[in-house]
Amino acid sequence: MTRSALTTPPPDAVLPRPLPGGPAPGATLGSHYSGCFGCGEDHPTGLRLTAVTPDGVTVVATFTVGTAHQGAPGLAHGGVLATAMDEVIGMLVWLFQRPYVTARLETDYLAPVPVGTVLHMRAWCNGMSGRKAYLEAEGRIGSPDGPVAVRAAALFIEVGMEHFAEHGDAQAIIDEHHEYEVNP
Ligand SMILES: CCCCCCCCCCCCCC(=O)SCCNC(=O)CCNC(=O)[C@H](O)C(C)(C)COP(=O)(O)OP(=O)(O)OC[C@H]1O[C@@H](n2cnc3c(N)ncnc32)[C@H](O)[C@@H]1OP(=O)(O)O
Repeated sequence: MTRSALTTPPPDAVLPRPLPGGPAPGATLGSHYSGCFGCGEDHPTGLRLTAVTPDGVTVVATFTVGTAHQGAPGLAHGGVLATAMDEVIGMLVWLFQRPYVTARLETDYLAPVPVGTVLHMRAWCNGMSGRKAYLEAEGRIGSPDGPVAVRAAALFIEVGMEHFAEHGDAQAIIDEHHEYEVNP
């Protein structure tokens, strides 16, 4: 991955460990919001990604590229692929059990991704430092061992639920996840 200093963990970064009460190895990770373009089951045209953590520290998901996702004829749009990578990286938030948002997303496109491809994505954390999480993902064509078509590195920043209350609709998230409160 060609990544900038902004998505490279500093020397003091630490790797997260599975938290008590966190998703067990093999657990399916749900949608954080039913209306999310990336993972929401109620979104009419979204990607509807679902993910699994095989080991409690990484996340895997598949994305089948359809005709609605084209850029060039017959090929996936790079922005759609970046969205899928952002979403699978965002699924790591379930392992951290705290809300984070994407501050920076860097993407390498290594091979075209034809319509009909099943992209096998995997995301992991390279380190955490304060509110910053240094995250990475790869997308492979056809199988978990297939050729890498997309790589992404991201800086996610931890926010409080007030971030969503101030700028969006935190209540919509709380209504779906009763474990989170805006003013605990
Ligand atoms: C489990 C919970 C579920 C609940 C819901 C979960 C939802 C999950 C949704 C997932 C959906 C999928 C994902 C999505 O789609 S998330 C949606 C897309 N992302 C956003 O909308 C985020 C928009 N940005 C912001 O809101 C603010 O800028 C944030 C909150 C990120 C920081 O503003 P804040 O005022 O809070 O903090 P700060 O400005 O003091 O910065 C703090 C530190 O970070 C450094 N920095 C900041 N930006 C950058 C940057 N671009 N590159 C490099 N560094 C950056 C900064 O220099 C500073 O460093 P330092 O000086 O401390 O060293």
